[in-house]
Amino acid sequence: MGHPPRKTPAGQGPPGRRGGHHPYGGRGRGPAKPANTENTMSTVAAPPRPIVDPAAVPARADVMDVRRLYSTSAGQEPQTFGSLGNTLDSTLLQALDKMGFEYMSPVQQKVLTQLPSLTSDCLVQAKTGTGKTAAFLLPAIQNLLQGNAPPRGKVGILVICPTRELALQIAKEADGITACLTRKMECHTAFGGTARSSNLNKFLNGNPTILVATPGRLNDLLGEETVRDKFSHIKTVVLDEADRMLDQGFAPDIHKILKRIPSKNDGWQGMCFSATLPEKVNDVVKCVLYPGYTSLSTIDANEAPTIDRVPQYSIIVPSMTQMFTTLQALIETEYEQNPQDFKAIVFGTTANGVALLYDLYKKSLPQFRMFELHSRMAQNARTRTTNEFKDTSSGILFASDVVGRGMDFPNVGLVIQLGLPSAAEQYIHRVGRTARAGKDGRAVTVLYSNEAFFVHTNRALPIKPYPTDLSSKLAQYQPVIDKAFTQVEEESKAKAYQAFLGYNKTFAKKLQLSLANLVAVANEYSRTMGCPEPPLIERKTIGKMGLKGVPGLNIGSRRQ
Ligand SMILES: Nc1ncnc2c1ncn2[C@@H]1O[C@H](COP(=O)(O)OP(=O)(O)OP(=O)(O)O)[C@@H](O)[C@H]1O
Repeated sequence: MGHPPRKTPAGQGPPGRRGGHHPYGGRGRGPAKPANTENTMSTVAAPPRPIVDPAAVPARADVMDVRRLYSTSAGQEPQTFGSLGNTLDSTLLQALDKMGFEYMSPVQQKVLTQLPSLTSDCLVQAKTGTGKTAAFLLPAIQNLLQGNAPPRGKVGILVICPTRELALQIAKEADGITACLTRKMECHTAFGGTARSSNLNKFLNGNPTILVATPGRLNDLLGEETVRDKFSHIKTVVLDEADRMLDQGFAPDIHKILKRIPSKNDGWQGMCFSATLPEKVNDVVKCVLYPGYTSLSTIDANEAPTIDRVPQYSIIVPSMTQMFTTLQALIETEYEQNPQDFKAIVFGTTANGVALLYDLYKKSLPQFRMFELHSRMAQNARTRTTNEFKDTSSGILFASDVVGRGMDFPNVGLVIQLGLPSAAEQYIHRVGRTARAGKDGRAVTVLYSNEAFFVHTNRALPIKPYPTDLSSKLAQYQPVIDKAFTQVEEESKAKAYQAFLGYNKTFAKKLQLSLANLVAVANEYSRTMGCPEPPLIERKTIGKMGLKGVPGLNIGSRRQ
């Protein structure tokens, strides 16, 4: 860690080549169409680039260096995008060069050189932060450029992903990749939390060729015939974070979406990408992939699914009363070890729990720039914070899983998880917010003793005990935490308490806690927050949580 400020990517890209005569200005076969300068998304600015021989430039920690993703000892050699002159349009190569993408990452190389054709159905697994976004965008866009473009205003590529933040990020990368086409290719987004009517109008009145959407809003918009009509010439459907898109939470929406767009028999390409593809995904991918689809993976069967360069540690806290002081001590310790450009993400288990952590630590760690990001925030605040944390060189983001998958915050050197990850996949994706695109990073998970089973039951994860003993520091931080809690609103504590109960109730069996003991632990948590008695919970909420009749709860209304 301790990266100096981001510098310009080193090296020169592939030699520029001339574009041709397809609708978007590349060299495909479609008829040329008038230039359209309208584009709803911002384009990625091209950084100034030094004219130097890339081979002469040693790998620097501050430069996105995907060459570090290759195991040269295993005979894997990085290739430049420039070597793909026969596969990718010159305008795409030009744009990649501007983006600072010189060498293909392993997953990009696999997809672009090993797929039977760029339009083949595929299931692709590669570690977090290794460039999967470009790996699915490039073949899909290239296909449109080589004579398969839909008519103007019709969607050719549909990317479905789990969160709004990720949708914006993917759209931005699509804009970067298409930036050098002589005729702009519009990329639109559709996600909840924004006004439906303006989203709909923008989509209907624009000429979207690419749409990046979250399932709920997309399904909602597809209820309109005029929207469905836009999909009549769909060429590619991508499920990013495919295992998440096909899990119980999202699958119903995905199935409805698939019923509302042209049938798979119409011949569109299906692409499923993720860093985690548990076995059970194979049963469900057939809704977007034909049998005989190509499976590609850059992860060896016996290899840990996380980035090798990330040392992973756990701290098991014997009592709930020590959780907050331990986190304080951990952040201070990590900062002392890597003070330069200290940029970290702390994941909590629930949105209200994360809000509490933010409220607390902004008081107890005033020396850091603090950020919060979770689903209880308004969409514009979420988007603003996402952009600010992408841009900042240092600071601490307290986050829930809205940014657990896919999000690319440059130069995060440390990921902390506080509390039980809901599954190994969730753990892996959160750890993947660090050490992206060849950078270094560290990951520490802080668990309460009943949560320690997570480490023992996930032996494939290389988690070791944290090397520094923090227990001697806790007494010193207790008064700091106690004082900070006096400045945190009671409502924030009450919401965090209720969320804690709700989340841990789901895992009560695994935690080996009876419901009475679960409430006792939650009450200990509330005492640690300085609550004189457990926060009130409404009777009907207790019923909904399945905690009716459990001793230790304080029943009543918090509303005055
Ligand atoms: N060939 C490349 N050269 C340089 N940088 C790259 C290259 N490909 C991708 N990147 C950069 O690497 C970072 C990670 O890429 P991306 O977000 O696509 O990873 P991912 O594999 O989709 O991660 P996750 O599994 O977390 O979704 C981004 O900042 C991206 O711009």
